Amino acid sequence: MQPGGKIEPGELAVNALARELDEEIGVQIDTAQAHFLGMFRAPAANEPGFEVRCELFQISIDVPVNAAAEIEEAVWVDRHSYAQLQLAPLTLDHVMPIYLSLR
Ligand SMILES: Nc1nc2c([nH]c(=O)n2[C@@H]2O[C@H](COP(=O)(O)OP(=O)(O)OP(=O)(O)O)[C@@H](O)[C@H]2O)c(=O)[nH]1
Repeated sequence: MQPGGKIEPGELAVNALARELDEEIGVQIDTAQAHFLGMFRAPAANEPGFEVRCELFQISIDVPVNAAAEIEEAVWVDRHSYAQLQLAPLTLDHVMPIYLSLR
């Protein structure tokens, strides 16, 4: 699944993105560079019976990613490796098709 998390009351989605990227993978972004891709929903991974609704953004970075906070591991996924991974429904059904169409 993608780094991210719940939007706090009164917070803009793009600011929640910046906060979560910093907390979870130690990456600081310029929110002006985040490209909004749309709103999506899918069955929540690890929470049977619940749905995740997300605002999805695309960013480009050239800095190292370090799993932090409650994140156990961070890996880069590409068009060749994703089929071998166990991916959350949101990633498989929405994020990967967008990613594959961008390249
Ligand atoms: N962040 C994130 N959560 C996802 C993705 N796909 C997916 O099903 N989820 C599910 O969405 C639900 C909420 O995710 P979350 O990141 O807000 O969870 P959390 O409560 O730990 O977030 P927090 O960082 O706001 O405290 C969880 O059931 C999580 O498994 C994804 O790509 N990214």
